Amino acid sequence: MMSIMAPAADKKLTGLVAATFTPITSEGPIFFTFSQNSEINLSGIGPYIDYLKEKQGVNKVFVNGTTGESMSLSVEERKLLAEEWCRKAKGKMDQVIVHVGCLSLKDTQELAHHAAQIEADGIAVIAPSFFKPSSADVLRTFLQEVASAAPTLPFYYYHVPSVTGVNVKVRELIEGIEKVIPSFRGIKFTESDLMDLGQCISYSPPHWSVLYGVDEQLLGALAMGAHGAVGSTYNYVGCHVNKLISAFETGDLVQARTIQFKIQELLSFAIKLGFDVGVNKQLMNELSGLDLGPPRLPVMTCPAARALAIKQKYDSIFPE
Ligand SMILES: CC(=O)N[C@@H]([C@@H](O)[C@H](O)[C@H](O)CO)[C@@H](O)CC(=O)C(=O)O
Repeated sequence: MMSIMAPAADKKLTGLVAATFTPITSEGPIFFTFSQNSEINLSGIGPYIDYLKEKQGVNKVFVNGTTGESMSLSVEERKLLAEEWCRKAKGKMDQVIVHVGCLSLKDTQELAHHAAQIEADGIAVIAPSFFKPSSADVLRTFLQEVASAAPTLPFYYYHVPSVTGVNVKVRELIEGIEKVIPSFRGIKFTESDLMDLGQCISYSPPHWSVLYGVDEQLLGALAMGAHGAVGSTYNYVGCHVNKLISAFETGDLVQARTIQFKIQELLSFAIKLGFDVGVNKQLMNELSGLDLGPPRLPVMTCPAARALAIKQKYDSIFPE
């Protein structure tokens, strides 16, 4: 374990952030489309960081999120993973944000406290989704309780209603939030509601970050003023999306749209074939050459032919 409770660097989170997959062992019998033996594989993290940096130009990671199958991992596994990401990222990645949301407030607080101990650069929290908060006020109080377990860490609300079923408007949630969560630093906004996104951005003080999480329409969010993006596809299209962001920043909208349209073409092809975390993970294995293993049940392993078909589409859209 690393040194305890050093104050975290409070650096504004901007640009491209990869929502990482969790390396899982692929040994053991694999029957049909699911693995019987599913253990986290910490040795996969070092090479993964080198790949993101060198091949994708991505220097920020969001670990143990949706893509990382956090809700299918035990609290102990999540601690081991967060610790290894922070350890291996030192000197290589600019920021490691650890998602700590769980169904239980106690588990969430434990992971938040742990993230502070291992010197993560920030924490993010989704809304609990079995017993759901009944209003923005209740959700704010839940987040406040979590933040109090790691008061020195930059805190981000992770809005992903397609997964949690919690449809609270984020603009309503963040009203006066810094008074109760002084460490509040922004939102990871994974929803297509550009009106709510825009209202969040116009309300945000300069030291907050609003990061967009629907990769297929990032350009719309950048036009609305998003400060960056967190997404699964930045694991393998990060190098192209970095160019999209640069083109947007220099006012070259034609180039920015060209790249966004290519990503839309890839994702609409993948979505037609069935695109979930299992397919996404296998596509990442194919495109990166890393062995991140299969997903964990209940997510099913992707049939090899499906990932290969998406990879071929990728190769035709983004020829070397
Ligand atoms: C619902 C969902 O998983 N959305 C993805 C997107 O990157 C998504 O895979 C992409 O836009 C393709 O639809 C991310 O926002 C998730 C994410 O950042 C995370 O893994 O925590």
